[in-house]
Amino acid sequence: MSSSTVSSGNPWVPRLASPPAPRKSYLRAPKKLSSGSWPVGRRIACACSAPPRNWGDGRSAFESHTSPLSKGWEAGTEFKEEPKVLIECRNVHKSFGDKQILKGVSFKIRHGEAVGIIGPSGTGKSTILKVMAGLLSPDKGEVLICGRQRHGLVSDGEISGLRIGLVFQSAALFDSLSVRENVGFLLYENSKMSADQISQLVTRNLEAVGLKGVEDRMPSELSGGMKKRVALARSIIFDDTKEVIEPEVLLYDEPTAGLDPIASTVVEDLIRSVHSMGQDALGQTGKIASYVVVTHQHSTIRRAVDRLLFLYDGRIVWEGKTDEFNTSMNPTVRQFASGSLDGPIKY
Ligand SMILES: Nc1ncnc2c1ncn2[C@@H]1O[C@H](COP(=O)(O)OP(=O)(O)OP(=O)(O)O)[C@@H](O)[C@H]1O
Repeated sequence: MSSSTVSSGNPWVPRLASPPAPRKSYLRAPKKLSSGSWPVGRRIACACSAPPRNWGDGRSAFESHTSPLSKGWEAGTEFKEEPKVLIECRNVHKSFGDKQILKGVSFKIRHGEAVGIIGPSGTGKSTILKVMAGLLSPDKGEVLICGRQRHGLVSDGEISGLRIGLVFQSAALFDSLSVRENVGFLLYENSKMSADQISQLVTRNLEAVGLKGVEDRMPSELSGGMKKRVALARSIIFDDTKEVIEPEVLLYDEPTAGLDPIASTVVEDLIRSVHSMGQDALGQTGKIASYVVVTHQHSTIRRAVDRLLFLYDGRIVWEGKTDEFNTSMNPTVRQFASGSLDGPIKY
């Protein structure tokens, strides 16, 4: 992603080109970002009250395939109240130069959902995550945060009420900062919490992702799987001394890429455990309201998500429950699931 696409007015917003030098003496200035990316996208706000609407032609193709949640809403049996729509993309278009990547993408992420976005390489999965996070603005179409349209990038206007975190494909830790400093970075920079309070919170969040006693290690002393867990701990940390804590949606870009099968399972289970439907390693209910995972890994699809959006040729071409994926008769899905060279997907 081009660093120029991200502005830096809001302290919660990733500043990819030149991340902020830590101002406090206990933080050594990061020499460079290990991946060239700033870790976590942030803080969007809203009243979280707008009911979802039917949007005629803009309606997602997925709405005809129903997840357990949507079935409940439609039949009125499983849920009395429809879960709030936290993020909605309506007819989103995005081009890079003359390359049209997103050609009218529409979907909703509701409170409590665990959604996967899958599709062939280069089809725009990371791009749509960045659009949702407010790091890229759509050329056409709308992104609604809790029913309110976001204009431009997340930093351009403050909409309060929902935090959105983006966990990049690489862990994107600061090489020159310790694990404690990495995990607590945003709080050291942007909260009124004392260093001791932050340190305790860091320890708690590391324990929640199953990591104990690594606070003083440097990223270079961690395995790839541990780095991803540290990144996860960083993405779920927030100032819990505040009176009002907004719900958070986490967006994971290929969280298990490059991990061995067992390390993948650990990360997949962690993603579940920090969700509001799960329990973390400390036995506490997870704090993440909803999450979206971009992945190519079958195990991640099976273990970490309930509903899938299939992105191909700039559009959502299929939506369904995870267990419907392997039995779908949709030719694009069948080809993708089987890895066949024959079918509508051309390489
Ligand atoms: N900032 C950018 N400038 C120019 N082109 C870009 C930019 N970001 C993405 N692209 C292009 O947009 C296309 C979609 O990229 P994206 O990373 O969203 O795909 P993806 O589906 O996540 O791919 P993969 O599964 O391989 O990670 C690619 O052709 C990529 O080169």
